[in-house]
Amino acid sequence: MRVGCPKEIKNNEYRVGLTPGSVREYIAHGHEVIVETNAGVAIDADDGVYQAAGAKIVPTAKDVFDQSDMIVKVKEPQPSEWAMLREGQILYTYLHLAPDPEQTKGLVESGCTAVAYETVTDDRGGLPLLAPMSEVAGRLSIQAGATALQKANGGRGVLLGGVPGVLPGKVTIIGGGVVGINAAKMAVGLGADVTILDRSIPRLRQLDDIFNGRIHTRYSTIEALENEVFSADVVVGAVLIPGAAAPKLVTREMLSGMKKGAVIVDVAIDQGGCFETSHATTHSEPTYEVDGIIHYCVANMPGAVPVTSAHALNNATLHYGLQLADKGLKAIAEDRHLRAGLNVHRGRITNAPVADALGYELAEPDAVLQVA
Ligand SMILES: NC(=O)C1=CN([C@@H]2O[C@H](COP(=O)(O)OP(=O)(O)OC[C@H]3O[C@@H](n4cnc5c(N)ncnc54)[C@H](O)[C@@H]3O)[C@@H](O)[C@H]2O)C=CC1
Ligand SMILES: CC(=O)C(=O)O
Ligand SMILES: [Mg+2]
Repeated sequence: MRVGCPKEIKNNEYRVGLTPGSVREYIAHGHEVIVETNAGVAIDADDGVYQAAGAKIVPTAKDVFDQSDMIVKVKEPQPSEWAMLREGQILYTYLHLAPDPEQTKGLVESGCTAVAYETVTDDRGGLPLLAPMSEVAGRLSIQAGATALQKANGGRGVLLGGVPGVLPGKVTIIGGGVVGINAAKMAVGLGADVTILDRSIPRLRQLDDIFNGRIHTRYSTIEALENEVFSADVVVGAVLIPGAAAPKLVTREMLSGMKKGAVIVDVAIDQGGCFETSHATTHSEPTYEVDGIIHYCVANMPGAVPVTSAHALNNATLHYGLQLADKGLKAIAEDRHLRAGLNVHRGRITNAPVADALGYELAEPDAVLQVA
């Protein structure tokens, strides 16, 4: 198969869909790899490094899209990219379609087959292609929150770790999954007072065991959420209902109960965000203020640390990427975890939460794939 990797074009997105190491693996499987010039410069991999790995370098994204049977990216296609996709072409990347009707329409109209990293599953009930970026974003969320909390940045002026004789700042994390636990590790490391809320009691038990008394856990009811949000200096939004738009757990009205200059870091913004007042921001303008509360809502947080995150992402995406390149649609038909990743196929929506959120009729993957 001809496998293509364009340069990412989302605001301050420096990751790349294929590292040179991944290129070598595709070449070893007998595939051709086409990479846009300078796609990997931000991870210290110039065109020469890609050529040495076996890739062909082309000057434009259009060349990549025109010449490839499968496109491997990082972020959801932008309008100029979905216009270049075509029927029969496989797109393998993050999509986050539920809160994004325009992109969804673009993909449906393109006729392409789109596999979303964030809905591929594993045997343990996890999301293996989302997890590494959730690890990165969770860890970054505390850096981002601590920075926004500084007075000169509009925040309350609290040092999360405190100092001897002065209490630490308080971090509330809503959702104790991969983002939540990684945020907690960083916040605990800084010396903050940390509380995690979740709806899963087994998950709360696990967190309690892991942190061994160093954090507080709380079952997420409206009352518990209000208490913990109102008393926080930094609130991290880290909930997920796979594929679906994030539930709006913190309303605008609730902001009035928060401390002025407190910070919200809505990591779940890529699924629409779990604060009513959130809207997606970019690394060039990451924060804005509503009712005295600083909002940080960057939808591609790991893009800021591409040297770490491009490799972590490729470690997770390579296995299924090779399956797709080796077997095409048959790979999706054969593997239920990859099938869970199928969101769009030849103009039909094949993921139930996306179909529900955007009012499309659901087409079951098994029914539409019809692989001989
Ligand atoms: N902004 C960015 O750059 C990035 C955003 N993300 C996003 O972060 C979000 C979280 O991802 P993960 O941690 O990997 O998901 P996860 O599935 O590991 O964890 C989500 C947690 O939320 C909990 N939850 C669900 N509903 C809840 C409720 N009503 N109250 C409290 N907890 C609730 C679940 O029980 C689960 O423990 C996702 O939307 C993901 O796409 C991930 C990476 C980068
Ligand atoms: C998960 C995601 O949206 C990201 O890594 O940018
Ligand atoms: Mg997005």
